[in-house]
Amino acid sequence: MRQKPNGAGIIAALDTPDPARAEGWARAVAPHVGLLKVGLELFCAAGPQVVRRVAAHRPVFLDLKFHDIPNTVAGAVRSVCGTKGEAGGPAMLTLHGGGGGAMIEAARRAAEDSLGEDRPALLAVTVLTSFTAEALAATGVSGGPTQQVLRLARLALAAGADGLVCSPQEVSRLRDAFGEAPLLVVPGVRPAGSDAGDQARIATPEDTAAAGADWLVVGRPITAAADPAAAAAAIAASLPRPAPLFAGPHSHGLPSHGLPQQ
Ligand SMILES: O=C(O)c1cc(=O)[nH]c(=O)n1[C@@H]1O[C@H](COP(=O)(O)O)[C@@H](O)[C@H]1O
Repeated sequence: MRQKPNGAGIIAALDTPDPARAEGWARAVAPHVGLLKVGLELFCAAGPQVVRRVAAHRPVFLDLKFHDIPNTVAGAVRSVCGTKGEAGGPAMLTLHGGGGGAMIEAARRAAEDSLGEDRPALLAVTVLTSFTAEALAATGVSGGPTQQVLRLARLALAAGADGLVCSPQEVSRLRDAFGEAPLLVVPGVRPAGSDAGDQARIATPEDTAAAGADWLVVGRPITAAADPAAAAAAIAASLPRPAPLFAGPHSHGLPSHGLPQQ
């Protein structure tokens, strides 16, 4: 059991094109989760101002999975950091590890130049949780998801990423290889008996937390429930040691970016 000493917390993924619906979910689940995730569906429909609306309830994980040439990604990171001016910018954002070391280094420099210690944490997405070994091999990557996750993790952390997005099935291997410091943010979480949907590499909240995840990203098991607040509360209650929800600086040895403290 690799459970983090201060526990694991939940990030609720607000996947809807409707900002009013997203805000309703945000208000309902805020007492039970550490962060709220704004992803491509909500951001593309509602624009950057939705980040501020959601951040009124909990710090935001902005998941746009940047993957482009270093100059373009650096510009996108500067644009995201610009939205933080009046408070309410994201606490964490995602880049694709497959974008390579130069892209991640450029993103890190852009974030530091824009906001210094108040920059968001940068998370490198490794192998998407929807990938099976066969689907990954079809893209030309042999050796299976775990090997590719470890390879991208090494590259991303060396280039300045603060953490990784991986599936529950790689968490303990990443902890063995890289220790306690990298922030591990983990989607593909499914309470026992719930529908996997398009997720391939999954585990229960209990097992994901016990493996050493910092944050469990949970979307449909909360948002498709008849009572999203009750669903979020039940998942939080199932964790071996829930993280405190206090939103404070300097967690995980990272700069002061408003991450809820673990
Ligand atoms: O970066 C992510 O958050 C992410 C990476 C990944 O590999 N898999 C993955 O599912 N996600 C996100 O995590 C959320 C999972 O949602 P559910 O499958 O509904 O719980 C979605 O918003 C995805 O965009």
